[in-house]
Amino acid sequence: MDLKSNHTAPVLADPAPISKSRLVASSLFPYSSPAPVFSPNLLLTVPRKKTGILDDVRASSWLDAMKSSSPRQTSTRDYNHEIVSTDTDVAYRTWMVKYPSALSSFEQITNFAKGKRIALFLDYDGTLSPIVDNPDFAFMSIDMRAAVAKVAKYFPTAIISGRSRDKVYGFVGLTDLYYAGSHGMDIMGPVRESSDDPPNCIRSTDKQGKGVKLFQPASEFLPMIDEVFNSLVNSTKEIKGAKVENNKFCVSVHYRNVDEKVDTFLGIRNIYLLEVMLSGMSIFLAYFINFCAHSYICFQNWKTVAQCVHDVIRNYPRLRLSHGRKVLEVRPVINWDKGKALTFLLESLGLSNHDDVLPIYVGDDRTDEDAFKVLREGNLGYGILVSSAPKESNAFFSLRDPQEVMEFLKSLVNWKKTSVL
Ligand SMILES: O=P(O)(O)OC[C@H]1O[C@H](O[C@H]2O[C@H](CO)[C@@H](O)[C@H](O)[C@H]2O)[C@H](O)[C@@H](O)[C@@H]1O
Repeated sequence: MDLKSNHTAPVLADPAPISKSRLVASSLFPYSSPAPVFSPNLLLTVPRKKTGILDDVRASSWLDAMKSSSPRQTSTRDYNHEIVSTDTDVAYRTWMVKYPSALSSFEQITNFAKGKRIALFLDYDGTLSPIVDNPDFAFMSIDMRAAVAKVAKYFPTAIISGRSRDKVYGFVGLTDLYYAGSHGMDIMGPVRESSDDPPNCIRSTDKQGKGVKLFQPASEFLPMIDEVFNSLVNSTKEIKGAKVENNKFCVSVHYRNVDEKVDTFLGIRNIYLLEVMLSGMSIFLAYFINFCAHSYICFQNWKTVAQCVHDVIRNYPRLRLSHGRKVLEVRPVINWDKGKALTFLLESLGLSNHDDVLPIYVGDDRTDEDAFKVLREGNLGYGILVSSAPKESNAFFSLRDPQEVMEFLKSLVNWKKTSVL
């Protein structure tokens, strides 16, 4: 099959159209609307025209999106881990009126959860592990792993990550959980004999020999993703700090460690110029060397990263681009995201269409918004945004950082233990 062609291919359709009219804050209570039903028989075709790819890297929206893709710190911690108040803390507190802390609203959440079965969905990077410069070192703490293990004993729990499923499993390393990698395009979920399997779903066994369902709606894109990964590795190899990560059904191009832009006439190159001049070379030669250094370093910034990605994916109309935290994500254009993965997992767990189920999704990134939206618009459950900076979200509540996520998970366990007693 020619994966670069525009030929249409069957993929799963949107589980159910969601009525916008339900999007009112008061609809949170009570959760009376039925959950969207996942229908395995729905098929649609991949759009011929790609969406989401910016036509011109020079367009300011491209760089603006890159700049805004990682929240700035609103407060700093001193060496005693005390919060040092800043002006932006005021902005954060104002923002929290709209997105109250899930910790201070814990009683409200658990009051609503009484008599209901909670299902937990957790993002990985920035939610369970702190954001770090090197994506290969984004380990979760021992305490966090213990908290996740405990919470999974009391509530069905799934991790939904942009990483490949194997990689996120490698980080979390817990067996009692369900895992969805590649932004939900690679799901290993439980088997329910009573439900029909959608196309692209195969039955398999997990590492413990337990029967599982493997759902990979973008499986036909594997060769294309590998090809694009290799091209991106090649085209970005000269860019200092750029890193390309293969997440199986999508590719991440990281620019966290790339200079945003280079100040061309100040700083290190002028010192270099001075050294050259002092060493007795002609002024002409010194300027020439400075010009070369400047030209080279100038091409080592975010815009260059954007240009490389653009130049590669322009040849693949069936791929699109999305933005994460200092990362450009290249993914298939199929109608599938973390929100669809959440719906799929609820269905697989036998938890959709039940008034006594309360799904809670905790995540920090733009791709998590798809899941927040499913919960909010379907009037199904709570989205909790992890952010230390104010930003618009479809979540209902907020938590500042992974530390607070851990406190929230522990509180859920304590609440469950005491409510059982
Ligand atoms: O859905 P997630 O589990 O949140 O994964 C989203 C991306 O997370 C990772 O990148 C982010 O975290 C890195 C480690 O802290 C950080 O260096 C990077 O700047 C962040 O964007 C992961 O490496 C990506 O592949 C995921 O798509």
